[in-house]
Amino acid sequence: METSTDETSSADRIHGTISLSNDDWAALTSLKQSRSHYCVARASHIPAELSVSFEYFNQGGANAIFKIHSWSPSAPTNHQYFLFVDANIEDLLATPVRQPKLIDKVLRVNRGLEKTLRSEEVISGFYDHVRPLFAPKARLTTVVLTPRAECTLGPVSMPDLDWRTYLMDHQGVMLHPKVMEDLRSKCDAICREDGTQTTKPWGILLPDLSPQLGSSITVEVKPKWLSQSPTAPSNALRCRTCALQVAKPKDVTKYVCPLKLLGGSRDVVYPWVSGRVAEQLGVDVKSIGPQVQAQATDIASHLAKYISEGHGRDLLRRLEVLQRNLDQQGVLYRKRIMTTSQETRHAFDHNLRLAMTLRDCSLYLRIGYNSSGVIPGTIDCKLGDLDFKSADKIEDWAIKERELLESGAYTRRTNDDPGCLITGRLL
Ligand SMILES: O=P(O)(O)O[C@@H]1[C@@H](OP(=O)(O)O)[C@H](OP(=O)(O)O)[C@H](O)[C@H](OP(=O)(O)O)[C@H]1OP(=O)(O)O
Ligand SMILES: Nc1ncnc2c1ncn2[C@@H]1O[C@H](COP(=O)(O)OP(=O)(O)OP(=O)(O)O)[C@@H](O)[C@H]1O
Repeated sequence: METSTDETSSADRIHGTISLSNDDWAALTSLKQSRSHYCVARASHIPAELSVSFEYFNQGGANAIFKIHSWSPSAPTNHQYFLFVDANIEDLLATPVRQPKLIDKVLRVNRGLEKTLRSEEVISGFYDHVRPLFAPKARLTTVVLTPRAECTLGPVSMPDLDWRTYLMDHQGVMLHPKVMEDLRSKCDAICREDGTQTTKPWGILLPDLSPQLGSSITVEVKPKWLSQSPTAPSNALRCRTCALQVAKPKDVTKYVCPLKLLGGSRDVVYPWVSGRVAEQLGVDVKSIGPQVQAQATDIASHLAKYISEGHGRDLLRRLEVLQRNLDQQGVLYRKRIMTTSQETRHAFDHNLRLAMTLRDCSLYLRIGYNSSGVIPGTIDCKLGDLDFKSADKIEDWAIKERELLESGAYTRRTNDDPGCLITGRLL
């Protein structure tokens, strides 16, 4: 096949490849990876079967998510179609990506808000700093206190287990202005560019863990703080996440204490999981017929088992060990290490940012079902939203921890207790 893309082409055409301009190649090298994807508008002479369209799916505080659909002859004629190109930077070869490789992925695009990371920063942070933590025998350089309360660096080795397959692969994709125009027209939350941008925008292709109506559901778990804050008072009635929930309650009906998720038995985890399953099935479990009721119970019970006894538990435990080792003193200790070596100060900040990243990620659990209940062996489990936190947030974290301590959020009794595992043990 011989093709070229609108507005990106130079005169040269190579058999089976797409010709990109020198500008495009220069921009594609900015990701510092040997291969990247480029998404462009489909030129009329490119076979329609290679093209895809986007559908808005969801958004968070920083990003918007789009589903990718394959070309269909029956789609409305006003549908905009796009082409993904696989750009091999070393050989300067660009080839169209076939649809099947795309339709099980979502496109995540930064909304362009202040203090949030661009997609290319998320990708490099993920591959350079976050993913290596999940490799077998990963070695951390942690900040530890000597018996004389001095700070020093000490190595910690993780167990010989490889958890990298449980992380979402992050495939960088450079987005042509026409693609951005299409995405913005589908999601107002993406900011308009102010014309000062000198770089091309990037997005990230991630595995699509969204549920399929009638055949699978997806439960999202935010692990948050899986062990107590190092600066929590010794008489704390609750964990760091529950303390914040007392201070600033969010989504009371959906809240669960992270320590319960980590260490709770299937019965402890079940009520929370069951609530999420009912939400997903779009039913009030009490008012539905026995068949759907049995289906919902079966799904919730499988997921609760996976979280409390299966790989879900092991993955949460790995996260807990990482969070605890990467942040042994707590953010408030930072002002006390100002006189230590630059290496120690750097390690302290770097590890704290990693610990906070691992506290704010999301575990996606998707499970397949049919009319008889769960289809065995169909749980997909992936950790996502592993965006390496910026150093700009360190001061905010210190302010938050001080507020929790000063407001008594860890220690005061309240009628709106979020159900912390620690409170339960103390009663
Ligand atoms: O402060 P927290 O623990 O409430 O966590 C924030 C999250 O709140 P939630 O998980 O809903 O409680 C918050 O999530 P939402 O936007 O509320 O969904 C963000 O993830 C925020 O991180 P960032 O500012 O986007 O880097 C998170 O801020 P960081 O503390 O991780 O910087
Ligand atoms: N790979 C995925 N598969 C399925 N759904 C996804 C995927 N990534 C994101 N989503 C959905 O989109 C929502 C928002 O995505 P995401 O958490 O990446 O946004 P964010 O802006 O980083 O969120 P935050 O507010 O935590 O910063 C998620 O809660 C989830 O429902």
